[in-house]
Amino acid sequence: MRGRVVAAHGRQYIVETADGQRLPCFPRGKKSEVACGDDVEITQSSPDQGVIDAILPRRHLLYRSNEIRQKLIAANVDQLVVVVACEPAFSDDLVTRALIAAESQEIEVLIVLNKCDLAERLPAARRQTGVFAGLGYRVLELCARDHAEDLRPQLQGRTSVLVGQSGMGKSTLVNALIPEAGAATREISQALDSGKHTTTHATLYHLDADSHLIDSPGLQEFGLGHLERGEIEYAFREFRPYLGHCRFRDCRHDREPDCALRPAVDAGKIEKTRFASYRRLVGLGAAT
Ligand SMILES: Nc1nc2c(ncn2[C@@H]2O[C@H](COP(=O)(O)OP(=O)(O)OP(=O)(O)O)[C@@H](O)[C@H]2O)c(=O)[nH]1
Ligand SMILES: [Zn+2]
Repeated sequence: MRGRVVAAHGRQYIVETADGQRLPCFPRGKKSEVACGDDVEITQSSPDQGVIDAILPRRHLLYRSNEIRQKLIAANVDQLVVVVACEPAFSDDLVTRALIAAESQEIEVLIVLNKCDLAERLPAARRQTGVFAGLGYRVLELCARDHAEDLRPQLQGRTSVLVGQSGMGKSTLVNALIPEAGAATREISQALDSGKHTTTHATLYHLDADSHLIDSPGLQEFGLGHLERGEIEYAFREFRPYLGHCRFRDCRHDREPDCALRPAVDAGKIEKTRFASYRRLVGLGAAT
């Protein structure tokens, strides 16, 4: 039987089959590499349990990693929606990391600036999102509390994954767009027998027949240990015109002579905050 993973919680999954039936499933074997959004082949082992035999080929896989392990965020997504807000302050570095992960998988990006009703906080937040808008990323300003619907057209016809630091208003958005989300989450918690009501699992919701939204757990870190330096460089889209023009082919853009990138940073063509993120990601210290 084939199905799609609509909830992932540790090594437990809920698989939805073509007829809409939902079945708690475990992966075969010890190492679980299944992600929310995966299309899978399953065998029903009992009336209320199944086994995931295989993962069907993925279009995209969004993941993060630290030194120790990888965390799959979602599979088969077309779009990453990064939720930030006017308050509390958000981390540019975390946004950049999410964008790098998306770029490396050629997943489209939408940045949502939430809580735009907080007028006095808006200019500062806009300065932050302006850097990303200047790089060509789409930025949608909204107020999730009163106008969450503004996001819906952007989700049409795609599978999107929603990420954001805690407190940015991700739950407010999801609950407004999918009124049954709360009930669905409780049902999933029960089915997975996790007992407690946590947001640690990723959940896929259907907006309509071909629009889906994956809500993933809050992000406090976004490690990119799985990417090579070359991939990271390339994922900084504003670096691309300069890559390949340094004197040394393996230039790290640190203090090498005749680096093509450093002058662009000094001339303000590359934002200092972005270059600082690059340095952190590739393990160089603070810029000198
Ligand atoms: N002023 C204002 N507050 C909002 C808006 N959207 C959400 N909030 C508030 O921001 C706070 C955080 O919202 P949540 O939706 O719980 O945030 P979250 O990103 O899901 O946070 P976690 O549950 O910690 O992951 C709540 O107090 C919301 O009421 C908005 O558009 N404007
Ligand atoms: Zn260089």
